[in-house]
Amino acid sequence: MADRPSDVFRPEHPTPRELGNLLAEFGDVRVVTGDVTGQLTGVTLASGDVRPGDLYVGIRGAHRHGAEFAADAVRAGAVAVMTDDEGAALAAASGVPILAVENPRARLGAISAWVYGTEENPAALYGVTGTNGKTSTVYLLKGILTQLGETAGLTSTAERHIGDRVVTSTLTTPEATEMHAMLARMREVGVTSVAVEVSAQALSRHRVDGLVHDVAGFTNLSHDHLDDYGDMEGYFAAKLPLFQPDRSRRAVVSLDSVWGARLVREAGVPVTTIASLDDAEADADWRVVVTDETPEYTAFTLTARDGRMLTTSVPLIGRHMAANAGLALVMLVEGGHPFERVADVVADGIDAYLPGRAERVSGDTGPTVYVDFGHSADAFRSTLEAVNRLTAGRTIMVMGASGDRDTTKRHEMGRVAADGSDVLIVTDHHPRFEDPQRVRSMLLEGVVDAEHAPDEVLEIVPPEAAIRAAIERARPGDTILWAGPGHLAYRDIRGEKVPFSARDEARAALREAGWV
Ligand SMILES: CC(=O)N[C@H]1[C@@H](OP(=O)(O)OP(=O)(O)OC[C@H]2O[C@@H](n3ccc(=O)[nH]c3=O)[C@H](O)[C@@H]2O)O[C@H](CO)[C@@H](O)[C@@H]1O[C@H](C)C(=O)N[C@@H](C)C(=O)N[C@H](CCC(=O)O)C(=O)O
Ligand SMILES: Nc1ncnc2c1ncn2[C@@H]1O[C@H](COP(=O)(O)OP(=O)(O)OP(=O)(O)O)[C@@H](O)[C@H]1O
Repeated sequence: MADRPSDVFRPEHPTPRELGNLLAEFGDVRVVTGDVTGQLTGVTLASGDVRPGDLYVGIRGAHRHGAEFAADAVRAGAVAVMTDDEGAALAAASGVPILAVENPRARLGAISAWVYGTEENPAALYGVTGTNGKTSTVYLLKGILTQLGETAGLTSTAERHIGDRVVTSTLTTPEATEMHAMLARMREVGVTSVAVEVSAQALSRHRVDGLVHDVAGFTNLSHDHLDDYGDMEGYFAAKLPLFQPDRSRRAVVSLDSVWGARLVREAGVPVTTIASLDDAEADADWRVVVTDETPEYTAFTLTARDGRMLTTSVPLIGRHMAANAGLALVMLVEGGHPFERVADVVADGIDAYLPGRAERVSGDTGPTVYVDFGHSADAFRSTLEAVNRLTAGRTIMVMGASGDRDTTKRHEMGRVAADGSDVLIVTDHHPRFEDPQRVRSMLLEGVVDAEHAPDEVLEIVPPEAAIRAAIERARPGDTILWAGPGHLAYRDIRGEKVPFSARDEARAALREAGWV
């Protein structure tokens, strides 16, 4: 698979902006060279994404300086380049006006909002952050918004949606240039509300600058991304800015992880709380209580402190998915949707399809097989709890971990996987540039430290063989949980995105075993 940027949404009828007005609007932007007279119709920081009329912004990245690609950008139609002093020298020969600003990335949100005019008539924005459950919650938000009769947009790790149009995502949260272009396109087609997945990296890297969410939601915080943030304090500090007045108006915070209570204390906007775990529930404004669990759905009640109550279900397994749905529902109520109306439209269940989140890929006969995106100990724990409650036979887990990502979480992932499964198959996921044997060894060290020893622990590569070994061992009544690959259509092997779909692979293996 080519490593090219996925499609991005752009407005089809942008209102041109005078380049000269950009200088009037942003006093810290200086002209380095050129006659600042043209008109802008877009802005991007990726040379491969340039459209005629764009401002190309060259930023220093981890590997290259974007200004190195200024000539490519101009060939593709960029009418001006904005960069820093280092970039101005690199872009000097590009032949278009060159503007400089001290930290272009930090100005991208405001400049993109100005270019695309996204502050005018904005859609309602519902931003969701946390370690696990962001993608699920934005899909559930979009589902409920659609049931409420709205034209909803969505941006997530998996996909970006404008109504029925869908593109595949590369980043969880797009760069600010792409984000504002997408919002402008959404406005053109009449989108009224947008569910936005906000990663910690997006907050740290200015990707959601220029957005003020009507409601911000927090799912939970647990060990992940410590390669980026050092420790949990640093990780929490990266999430906190979403809950300040320049980024949101109000918030709904889940108390299911201990960091929720801390967030309530440190948020700078009014907060409503929700909980789905017994020990967290006492202090919450809203409670989620699971009333029925099947392999097809989880039914639950959502009850407010003042007695308002609704009953609904999600077409997904687990208390954690009911928690995500509860969060989505309360965010919509906080966003101004009358509770009675929300309760009414979801009375027969929430209508949403979540690609690769505990997605059932098996048919009516044979073992049940779920493909999941869980890649942290907490995600494993939540999904395994659900699977074990629903499984009469054995729980067979297939799992791996990402190479070149937070190595410190692997031990706990291995431990939790062993504690929750009867058969555990450790395989490869995205090795990236790391030795996959080393990744598996670190997971297996955790397996050894588990309180519960699975009947069988196997190390099987490649993943195509691992899922077949799981299916070979499974009988009707057993459940196979393949955690990690989720919706993805590739594996990252030494920088190359090799086509691979766990969902297709699992279906093929079930067919070969005669189960479908
Ligand atoms: C570590 C990190 O965040 N890297 C991001 C960064 O890449 P980089 O710094 O290596 O960029 P670079 O290759 O040095 O290039 C510098 C600049 O030149 C531009 N360029 C480069 C080459 C070229 O031919 N033309 C061109 O214009 C690039 O667009 C960039 O603006 O800028 C790129 C362009 O926007 C991003 O794609 C890339 O995200 C990578 C893929 C990434 O993995 N990011 C992760 C850490 C991330 O952000 N993850 C979170 C979610 C995590 C989660 O929830 O689990 C996310 O929000 O996705
Ligand atoms: N509320 C939750 N609590 C714990 N685990 C959860 C919760 N919601 C989802 N999960 C688990 O986390 C996995 C990832 O879910 P989801 O994609 O919704 O989270 P995310 O926050 O978007 O993750 P990422 O940042 O990696 O995109 C799921 O497949 C499931 O295993």
